[in-house]
Amino acid sequence: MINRPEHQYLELCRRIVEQGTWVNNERTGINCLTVVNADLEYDVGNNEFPLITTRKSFYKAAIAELLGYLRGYDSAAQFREIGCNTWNANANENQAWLNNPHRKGEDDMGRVYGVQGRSWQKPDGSHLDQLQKVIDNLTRGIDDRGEIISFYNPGEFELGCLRPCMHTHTFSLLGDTLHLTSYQRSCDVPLGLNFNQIQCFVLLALVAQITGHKPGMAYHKIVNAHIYENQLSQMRDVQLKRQPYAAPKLTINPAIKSLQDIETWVSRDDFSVSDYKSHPPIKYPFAV
Ligand SMILES: Nc1nc(=O)c2c([nH]1)NC[C@@H]1CN(c3ccc(C(=O)N[C@@H](CCC(=O)O)C(=O)O)cc3)CN21
Ligand SMILES: O=c1ccn([C@H]2C[C@H](O)[C@@H](COP(=O)(O)O)O2)c(=O)[nH]1
Repeated sequence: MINRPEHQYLELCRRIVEQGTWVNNERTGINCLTVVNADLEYDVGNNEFPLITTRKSFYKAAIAELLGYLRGYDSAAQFREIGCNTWNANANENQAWLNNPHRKGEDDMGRVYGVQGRSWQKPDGSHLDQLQKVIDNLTRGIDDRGEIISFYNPGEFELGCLRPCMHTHTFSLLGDTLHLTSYQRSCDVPLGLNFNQIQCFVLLALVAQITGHKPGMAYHKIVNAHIYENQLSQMRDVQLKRQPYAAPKLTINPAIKSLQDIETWVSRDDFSVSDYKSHPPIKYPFAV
């Protein structure tokens, strides 16, 4: 059986291994094998869930991370509480952030992702909730051709521990079908992309569900896609040698009906995956 979404993932991995250019990365001090411009698409309407099977994916952590963004979290402790450990290192181990006078203490991430999405600061000091505006419009059947949530706020980069990687999500309503285009400036293909694919898919499925539309396609546009030098041999000699299994299916609790539900009671356990058969885990090094 063809596993379409994973095929795209493995093609990108192969493209980097075979055609990538070595680029020195100053922030992490680790060289990256790099390509630019990758377009992935996920058929959310047909529930073609892009979960990789060539290594075990910890997809619940990826979904929890998305929930944290939608709630506007700004602390690694909040992410940990909902079952996601991915922000511990960037909040507490990156020397540039530890030295930054804006860091408010242990676990603080600053004005990143969801903070911008839910509480973008306006010149008059008030705040704008980008997500609420998009949800309100889509619920009323309106697509004003600017249903955009952007986490990318260059004027506040120094107030956060990391610039957003998947930085902009644009929703498009065509008839009763909702589509999503997500833009990513920088992608750690072995580690981050496994999470980011799940997040694009779930974001569209969830927003379609709470705004009362059918989900359509999620288009995932990546600029800089890289494999860190210390990840390369595991990708090339282990993961790329494995044959994918059939794609699993995602089920979302149908009781989730509003943004308020997402903000208050929804957890990673409201998402379940059936028929997930995978190869064993691969522990890729993480560059802080
Ligand atoms: N270098 C780097 N790569 C990233 O992908 C990344 C960052 N930094 N910083 C911000 C977020 C954090 N993300 C992360 C962080 C850790 C994992 C990770 O360790 N994943 C493991 C185990 C996950 C688990 O056990 O929950 C994996 O095998 O996927 C994945 C994504 C994605 N982002
Ligand atoms: O959702 C995410 C968040 C981060 N990443 C990766 C991409 C890069 O490897 C690092 C961020 O480093 P920059 O120097 O800020 O580009 O994290 C990801 O793939 N997905």
